[in-house]
Amino acid sequence: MSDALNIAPPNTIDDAAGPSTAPLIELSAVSRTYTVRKAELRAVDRVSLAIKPGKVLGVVGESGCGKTTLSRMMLRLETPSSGVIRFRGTDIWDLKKEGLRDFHKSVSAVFQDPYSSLNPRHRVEQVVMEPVRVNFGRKATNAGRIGELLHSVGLPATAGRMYPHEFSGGQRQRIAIARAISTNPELILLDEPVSALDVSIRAQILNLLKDLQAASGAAFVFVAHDLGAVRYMSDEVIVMYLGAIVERAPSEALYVRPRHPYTKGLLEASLPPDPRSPNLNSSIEGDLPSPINPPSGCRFRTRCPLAAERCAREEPELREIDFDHRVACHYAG
Ligand SMILES: Nc1ncnc2c1ncn2[C@@H]1O[C@H](COP(=O)(O)OP(=O)(O)OP(=O)(O)O)[C@@H](O)[C@H]1O
Repeated sequence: MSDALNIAPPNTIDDAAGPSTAPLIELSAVSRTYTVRKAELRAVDRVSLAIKPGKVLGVVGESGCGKTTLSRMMLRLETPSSGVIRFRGTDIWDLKKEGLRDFHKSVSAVFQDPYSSLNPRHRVEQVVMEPVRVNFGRKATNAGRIGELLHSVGLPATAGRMYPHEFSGGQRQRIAIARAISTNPELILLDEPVSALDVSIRAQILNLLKDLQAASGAAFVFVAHDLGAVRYMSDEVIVMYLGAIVERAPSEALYVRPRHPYTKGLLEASLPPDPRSPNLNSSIEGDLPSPINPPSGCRFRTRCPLAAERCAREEPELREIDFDHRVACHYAG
């Protein structure tokens, strides 16, 4: 059972952690649609979740299931088509001036590709200090702080005078992480932070992230294809399929006893753990349906071994099947 990360739907009774710990970020029925060739594509579909301070939420699912759109909305880079995202209780789209500045220094991100996410014309010291400069002004960017940040991600102080292209992929991701922690954020969104890296250095970066998370007490949203990495990092995990959460549970419960047929398929496909073959599809029949024209009823039914007539008619709700363990399937369990 997770003791403090509560991703119960909003307006429900709090979990065993008690009501004292308010969520840091809370999403209530958040959707995002795009218009593609005059058709509506629902990239994220009525997602509700809440993350408490200091907790790590893992997000898994096949390519195209809405993970990136979800994290971009939490970063305020993308507007929800409907639903509300609250950060410390305030709708992030109601934030103005001071509140917005506070949001930008409290929420940061690390993206997949450290090659394109770092400005090649800036020295590393400018790159890592950019959020500090933007939020606190140039005077706050002192050499001591730069050295401290570089040290905390395992880079020498001399790295500050160099340019991003002078570093390997793993080192560049360390630079991106230093930038992400530079304002001491309370929430860091990590979107596939190790998938572009050589397998040999992924573990080092994961260990670094784990240590930084424990030391800083920041909450993380950890988005990844790699189920092993998500298990290692997360307190709680959500599994997404065609834009919606189909299962969410404390990490151990999800991995030891997955309940949704899709989660089971993902886990089977990832065993034995082999980071060189992260193809999540192999044990799940068929292709991902188009999000423009998703199946009626249960969105997973066209690929599901348990599918029955009811599944085409009725959309399963995300219901609690074990304590803190929710699944959107008529027949799970
Ligand atoms: N700006 C956009 N315009 C149109 N469709 C979009 C846009 N952004 C995302 N989509 C679509 O929304 C769906 C969800 O995409 P998203 O990138 O969030 O998924 P993902 O799970 O992060 O995938 P990946 O693991 O490949 O990054 C996909 O079908 C994608 O094509």
